Amino acid sequence: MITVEQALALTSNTIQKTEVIHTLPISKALGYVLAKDILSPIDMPPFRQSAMDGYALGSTLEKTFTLIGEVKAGDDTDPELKAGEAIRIFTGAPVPSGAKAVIMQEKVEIQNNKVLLQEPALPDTNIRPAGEQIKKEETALQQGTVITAAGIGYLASLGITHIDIYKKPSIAIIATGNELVPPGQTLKYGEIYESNSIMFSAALSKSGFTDISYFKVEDAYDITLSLLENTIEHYDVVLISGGISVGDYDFVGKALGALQVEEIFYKVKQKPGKPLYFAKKSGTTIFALPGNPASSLSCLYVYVLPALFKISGQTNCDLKRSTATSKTTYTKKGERAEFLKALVQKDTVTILDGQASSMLRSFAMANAMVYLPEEITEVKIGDDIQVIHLP
Ligand SMILES: Nc1nc2c(c(=O)[nH]1)N[C@H]1C(S)=C(S)[C@@H](COP(=O)(O)OP(=O)(O)OC[C@H]3O[C@@H](n4cnc5c(N)ncnc54)[C@H](O)[C@@H]3O)O[C@H]1N2
Ligand code: MOO
Repeated sequence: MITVEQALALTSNTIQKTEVIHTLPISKALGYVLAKDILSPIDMPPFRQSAMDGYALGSTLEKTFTLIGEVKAGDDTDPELKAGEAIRIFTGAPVPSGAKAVIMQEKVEIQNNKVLLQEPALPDTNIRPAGEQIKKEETALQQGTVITAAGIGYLASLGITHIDIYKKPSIAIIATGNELVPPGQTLKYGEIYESNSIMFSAALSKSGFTDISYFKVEDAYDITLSLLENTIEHYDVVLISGGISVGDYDFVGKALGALQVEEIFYKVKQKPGKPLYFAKKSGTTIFALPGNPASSLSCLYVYVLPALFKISGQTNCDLKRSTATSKTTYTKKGERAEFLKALVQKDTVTILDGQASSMLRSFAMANAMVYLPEEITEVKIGDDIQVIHLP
């Protein structure tokens, strides 16, 4: 069995970013990764711009100026302004070419037609030079940048409407198990509600992956085989929940073997999520996640999400990790590394009760997972421990 660190390294080394590039309107580009550098088509600001409501001054030596006119935002005039003259101006308005400074209106007194300063203005005060933020043809954003709300606003401010981004993967989620019925139906003896696929979907869509198709398969070899063959052919990523352990009705591993996928690893020395399986076939990435709900979700966060980020062109793919001081004690029962459902508050962390891999109750209250490597067997109150923040 390999360690968590080996499994993470194997995942990261195996996964390549997609080569498929799409052009999207910026309004649809949130969370995508830029596939090419973007050059600014304009100077920004495009003209000398006033940063304040006040007065543009024709010179900076005097304290008294004669008011000769007005320029407001959007005006396309460039009135002549001589030494000793001032023009009323507003934030965002083009500063007349002859202006040497803009003085805030709070700093002047107006008497009749005169603008009176307490002291002379410093040159260039409150004038944003053309191209101060970025000049035409300079790199506005680099390939590899994740598009944020600010990024969209910035691109719009440069007049850019469409960008080239890396395609996000299409994902097939397959829930396996005879016992699974959709929530809303009445349970018969032996049945449980199918909860992994809706949970995967929520976790994936929160991180921006929404091209998802859902499949449900009974514990039967032939239909598992044909569904896997079909989804591996048609999707970039196949996520299978359950059926990957060693029971007589766990057919996922056998079917994947028959399909001659390239197995990268099976079984990780971790709790929960020991029977995690990772493989590739042609361009498709395959994860078989242990069916126990908390095992599944833990593996989804730790292995699948970073893999999806990498496929989508991101370079910083890891979930945020930090150290926090434990408010609780915990004793490991076995030797595996553990991922524990936890609540981080400021720089402290509480390990929650109910860590069994069959339980989601603690996960539903968690905002983080504590990571205890193999060598840490016990946590005491006040210990600094590693936490992985849930996205
Ligand atoms: N003899 C051994 N038995 C087991 C081992 C082992 O090493 N030797 N490992 C255990 C561990 S650890 C895990 S984790 C599970 C993983 O088993 P599978 O991946 O084959 O998952 P299933 O058996 O199909 O399901 C496990 C459990 O989870 C429930 N489940 C499954 N799918 C869903 C779903 N979509 N929604 C809600 N709940 C689901 C299922 O009913 C089972 O209770 O194997 C152990 N056994
Ligand atoms: O390793 Mo399993 O995921 O604990 O229940």
